[in-house]
Amino acid sequence: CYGAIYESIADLPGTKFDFVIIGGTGAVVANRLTEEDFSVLVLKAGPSDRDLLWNYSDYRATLTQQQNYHISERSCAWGSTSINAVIYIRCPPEDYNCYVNFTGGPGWSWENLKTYFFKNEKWVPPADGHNTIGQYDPAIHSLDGMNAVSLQGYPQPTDERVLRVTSELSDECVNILQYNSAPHITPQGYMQATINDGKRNSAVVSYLGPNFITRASLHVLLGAQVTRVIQSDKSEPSFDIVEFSASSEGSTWLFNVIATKEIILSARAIGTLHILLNSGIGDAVELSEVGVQNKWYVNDTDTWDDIFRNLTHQHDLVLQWNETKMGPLVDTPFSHIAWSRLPDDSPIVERVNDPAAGRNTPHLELDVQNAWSIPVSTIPGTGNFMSIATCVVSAASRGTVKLNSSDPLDLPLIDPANLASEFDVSAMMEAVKSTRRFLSAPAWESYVLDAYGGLVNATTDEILEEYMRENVGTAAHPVGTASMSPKFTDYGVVDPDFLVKGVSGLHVVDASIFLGCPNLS
Ligand SMILES: Cc1cc2nc3c(=O)[nH]c(=O)nc-3n(C[C@H](O)[C@H](O)[C@H](O)COP(=O)(O)OP(=O)(O)OC[C@H]3O[C@@H](n4cnc5c(N)ncnc54)[C@H](O)[C@@H]3O)c2cc1C
Repeated sequence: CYGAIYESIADLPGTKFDFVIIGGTGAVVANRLTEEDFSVLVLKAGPSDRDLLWNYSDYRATLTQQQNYHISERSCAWGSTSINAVIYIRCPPEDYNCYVNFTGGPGWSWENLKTYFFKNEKWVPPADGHNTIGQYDPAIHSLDGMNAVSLQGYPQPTDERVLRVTSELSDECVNILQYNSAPHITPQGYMQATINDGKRNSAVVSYLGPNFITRASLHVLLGAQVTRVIQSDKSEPSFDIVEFSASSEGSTWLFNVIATKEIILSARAIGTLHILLNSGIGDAVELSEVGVQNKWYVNDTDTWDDIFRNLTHQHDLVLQWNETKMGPLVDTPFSHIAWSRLPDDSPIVERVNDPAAGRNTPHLELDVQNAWSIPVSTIPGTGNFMSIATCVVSAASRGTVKLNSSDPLDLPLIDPANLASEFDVSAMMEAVKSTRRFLSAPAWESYVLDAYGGLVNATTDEILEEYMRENVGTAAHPVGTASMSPKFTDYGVVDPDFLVKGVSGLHVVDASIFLGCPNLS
């Protein structure tokens, strides 16, 4: 019995709740509040995630307008833990410590947050039960939190080669056990993922699981897309009504519910800002990680490409997964992850402000996949591939999110401003070059064949930049649209305790609140 999850507005047991939470990842807060017996309604735009491999019908804001910067207009997915690649990464301590220094909120320090990492995390064995000694450090993980974290449950043929590179190119690659510990620089290790027993552990699955959803005070309405928050008394800056659209009797209608204590926004960097703007609150910038998927042909048929191409094979694997929770679908094709920084003496670091929070915070991330890249773009009809996603994780470019029209159901206009800054261009160039050095190690001899597409001809910096602009994407991690700032200041959107400034009754608890350090403007 999954208790109070409603698919129809008609089943909702009333219109007044102590707290109304907007967005599925507010599940964490919903769980904690109903421990205290407050009544809580979670409005979730998508359907239930339970027992799904990928919840692709979860709400996605897909309208992306990339202005200037010589990058063509394209669209992409922007959320959520129900559709993401389940990779589990803590930020480097310097990022959190920067939040303390900037906002004056002591709760954000790495030392303080460690308690919450442990409270959140429940380390579980991988799906195939293989021996994980030497693949992670148990001392920095917790066994009794809420959200499952695990290692790969279906090893990839590239694993052994990736590890060999760490000894063959020891100056460039270090294999460390303490991936997800502090500090956080130049480590590389086995991918850790939010997977339990071969299944995705989204925030909803962990925090609104069968043990919690039966709480009498907890209610979840699926298919409810929030449009605005409203003041019942226009003379007070206090928000207490949530307007949302939902289907009833074959048509879509707007409905209202009332939060007698608080409204909590958890609709992510795009959704949260969209709702705030539709409600007449603020304007803000967005900052985002930026990525390029680089692909190579490989001399091996044991890659995921056939899974992507062959529907019959896909069907068989889904059957295997449904029946046994084993096989390749217990994982994504990502196997290893690595971080690095541009050298201190690189011309760009000397010329511009370093956008990273400190010298132990990476600029670059490399993700190894035994396949054509995911999220899957159109895969060629033949060939087997290995991909390395190169990401600038300390991006200097700042984009925008704006209302497209006065219709709150219209998707917003998003301009991620990928590669708009000189720093991001140099950093991405270094990232792509580092993949070439990585693949020049003897471990890849006779395995990696040619590069795919424009990467083959990118022999000069000029052509490489063209290739990057043709292939760059957002890497799907937008943050900072409702960023934190110190209490009692007139800039920023929320204070370090998540309260929206200048109004009452409204908190934001999602990735919107993060900020770029040390470029804090
Ligand atoms: C394809 C992809 C792969 C990714 N891979 C990874 C990864 O491997 N590891 C990682 O750490 N991160 C990954 N990310 C990023 C990660 O998923 C996000 O950073 C994270 O989910 C943000 O959390 P959040 O709480 O801000 O919002 P979300 O997790 O996006 O939750 C927001 C919720 O609000 C709902 N919502 C939005 N608008 C409305 C509305 N108007 N009304 C009602 N509900 C609404 C959404 O349906 C969603 O349930 C990936 C993202 C994508 C798109």
